[in-house]
Amino acid sequence: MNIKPSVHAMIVAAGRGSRFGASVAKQYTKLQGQTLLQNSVARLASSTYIDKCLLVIAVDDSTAQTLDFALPIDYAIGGNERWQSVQAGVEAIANVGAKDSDLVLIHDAARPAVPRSDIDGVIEAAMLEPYGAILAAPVADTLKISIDSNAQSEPTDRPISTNNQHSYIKRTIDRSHMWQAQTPQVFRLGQLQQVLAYVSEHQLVITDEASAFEHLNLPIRLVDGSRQNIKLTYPDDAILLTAILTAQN
Ligand SMILES: Nc1ccn([C@@H]2O[C@H](COP(=O)(O)OP(=O)(O)OP(=O)(O)O)[C@@H](O)[C@H]2O)c(=O)n1
Ligand SMILES: C[C@](O)(CO)[C@H](O)COP(=O)(O)O
Repeated sequence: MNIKPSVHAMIVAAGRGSRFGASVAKQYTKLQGQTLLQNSVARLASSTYIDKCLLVIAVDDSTAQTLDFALPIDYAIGGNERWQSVQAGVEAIANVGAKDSDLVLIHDAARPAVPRSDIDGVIEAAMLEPYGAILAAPVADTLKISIDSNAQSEPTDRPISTNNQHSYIKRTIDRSHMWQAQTPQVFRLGQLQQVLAYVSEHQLVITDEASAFEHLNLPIRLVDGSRQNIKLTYPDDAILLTAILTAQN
């Protein structure tokens, strides 16, 4: 009989939100009457696979524990880089007796509009995979790569600008196999611990956990994700997210 593996959910919320530029960390920006973090926990709570959540918060975070959440919450302290926050969460989950074969779901606090169907879909996909699965959206726009401002191959006929801060197109990239990675990302605990240890040992720079598996050529499944599942990164994103959350209610 196939026994479904346990799913341990974590939300990474230890960032500073520097690109968003608010006076408070962006995970505490209010949308639809509650913070981004509360919204994201509520989304995970909508999945029948998830019945509690580990929040990975900054060492100086004095806000999270004053808030009410839609799930029972445990806490871990994050690191300077996102992957280090994930690693802290993974170790906290491992330390409470989770099995290597259990699934770990990692979600950004900054993605409060992920549909429940996507959460369930990526979990169910990961259950069928040896290593894991992530939500991602196929790229819909034409992609350009820019000329590095220090590159020798800068065009000689580039308009002389008053400053050299402009970017110029180097070429268009074939987008037919390009995806924008999202979260949740779902992996098996033991393997995730191993690949994050590899990242640490080799001082690799990664921006999502799937990248760690890629460094070891381990296959991670792409699960088509909603374009509504945007990440609050820049100020403009707050307008988009408010519209999306309103439309979803
Ligand atoms: N050291 C870090 C960095 C990021 N995150 C979390 O990872 C998610 C996605 O990261 P990002 O959007 O980059 O958030 P910030 O790092 O806060 O933003 P910025 O890079 O603009 O400072 C966020 O929920 C953020 O809180 C984290 O837990 N620990
Ligand atoms: C994990 C992620 O949301 C997938 O797109 C993204 O990599 C987070 O990157 P950030 O620079 O930490 O926002």
